[in-house]
Amino acid sequence: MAEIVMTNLVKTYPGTKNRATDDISLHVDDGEFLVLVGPSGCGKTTLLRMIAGLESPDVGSVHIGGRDVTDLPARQRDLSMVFQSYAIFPHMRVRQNIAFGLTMRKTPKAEIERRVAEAAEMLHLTDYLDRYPAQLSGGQRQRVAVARAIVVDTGVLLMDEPLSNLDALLRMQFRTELKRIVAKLGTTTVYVTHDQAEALSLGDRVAVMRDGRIAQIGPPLDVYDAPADEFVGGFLGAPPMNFLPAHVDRTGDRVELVLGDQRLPAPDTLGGHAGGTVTVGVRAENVEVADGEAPDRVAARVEVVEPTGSAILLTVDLAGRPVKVQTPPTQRVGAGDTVWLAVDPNRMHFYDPATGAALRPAGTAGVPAPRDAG
Ligand SMILES: Nc1ncnc2c1ncn2[C@@H]1O[C@H](COP(=O)(O)OP(=O)(O)OP(=O)(O)O)[C@@H](O)[C@H]1O
Repeated sequence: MAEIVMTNLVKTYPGTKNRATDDISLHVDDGEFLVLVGPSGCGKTTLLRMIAGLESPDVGSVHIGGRDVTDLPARQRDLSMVFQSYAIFPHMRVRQNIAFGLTMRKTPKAEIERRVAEAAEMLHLTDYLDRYPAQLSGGQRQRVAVARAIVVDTGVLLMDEPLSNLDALLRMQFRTELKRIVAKLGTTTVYVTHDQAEALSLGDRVAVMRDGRIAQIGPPLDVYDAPADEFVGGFLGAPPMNFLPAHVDRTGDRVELVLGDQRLPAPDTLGGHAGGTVTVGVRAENVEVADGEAPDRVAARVEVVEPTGSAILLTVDLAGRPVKVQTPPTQRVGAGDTVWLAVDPNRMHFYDPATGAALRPAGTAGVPAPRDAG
C-alpha cells in the first residue's frame, strides 16, 4: 500500500511573507494518478517537494503507505522522482543511467539486467542502451529519466513537469506513453504541471491550485464540467470558459438572462436570483451557432475566425463582450457577419459576481458550491 496522506501542510519559505502552501490536506489513494495543476507560483512544486522530503513543512504531516515520513529524508521514503531538468548523467551510458537507482540499492546484477531491459522495452529505449545521453534526442533523454525512475519499483512516483523540455508533438506522444506505463505499473503517482491539457488527459483526479491552496479537486471531467469558481473555469480548458455578467429576470414561469438588450432562457433553478446579477459561465463548445433568428437566441457579431483544423474558433461580440464559440469546421462564417447563438440552459454555470464562487441552485441561493478538499 502506498497511499499518500498530507495533513494541514503549511510552508512559508524563509524571508518570504506568503505561504507557499496554505494548510493543504490531501489524500492520494494507492495506485492513483493525481495531477497538481495551477499557474506559476501557486505552490505545486513546494507540495511535491514536501512529499519527496526535499522540503520540510512548518506545520503538518505526510504519511506514505501508513508510515509517518514527515521527518524522514527523501532516501528513506521509498519513492522515485522525475524532475523538469531530468538530470541524467552525461558520462554514463543509457544502461547505467537507468540502472543507477538499482546499483545504489545493491540489487543483484542479474536482476538489474532484467529490470533495465524491461524498463527500456517499456520506454522504447532498447536500441539506445549503449549510447551516451549526448547521442540522444530530447525526447529520448526524457524517456531515460522516466525509465530510471520506474525501474526502481517504489510505491510512489513523483514527477515535476517531466515533459516540459519537449516540443508540442513529442509532448503529446510521450504523454500517451506515460499514461499507459503508469497505468500498467499501478504506482501511486503525483504529477506537477502548469499545462491544463496535460492535467486533464493524465490524471485520475486533478487538483487545481491557487495561492498555496487547493481551489478544486476531482476527476478531470467533473472539474472541467463543473468548475467550483471562476478561477478554475478560467484556468482549465482551451479556450477558457467564457464569463459574462447578466441580469436575472423572471416573468411568470420564465426565468431569463438579460444580456444588454437581449434575452436568453435560463434554468428555473436560477429563479432565486431574479432581480439580481450573476456571472454566467459557458464553454465555447456549448455555444451553438444556430440557424437564424429565434426568441431563445441572441445575436452576436463575429470578430475573429480561427480554424483549428478539427473545429473553428470564433470570437464574437455579445453585448459588448468577447465570447469564444467553437463551431464545426464546416461552419461558414466570416468576420463582420451576424450570427445567432443558442445555449442549452443546462450547460450554463453561474457564479457570484462578488466572490467568483459557483452559485447553488434555487433555495440555497448565494451559497457557494461545496468543494471537495480531498
Ligand atoms: N526556495 C525558495 N525560497 C523562497 N521562496 C520560494 C522558494 N521556492 C518557491 N518559493 C516561492 O513559493 C511559492 C510557491 O512556489 P512553487 O515553486 O511551489 O510554485 P509552482 O506552482 O511550482 O510554480 P512553477 O509552476 O512556476 O514552478 C512562490 O511564491 C515562490 O516564489
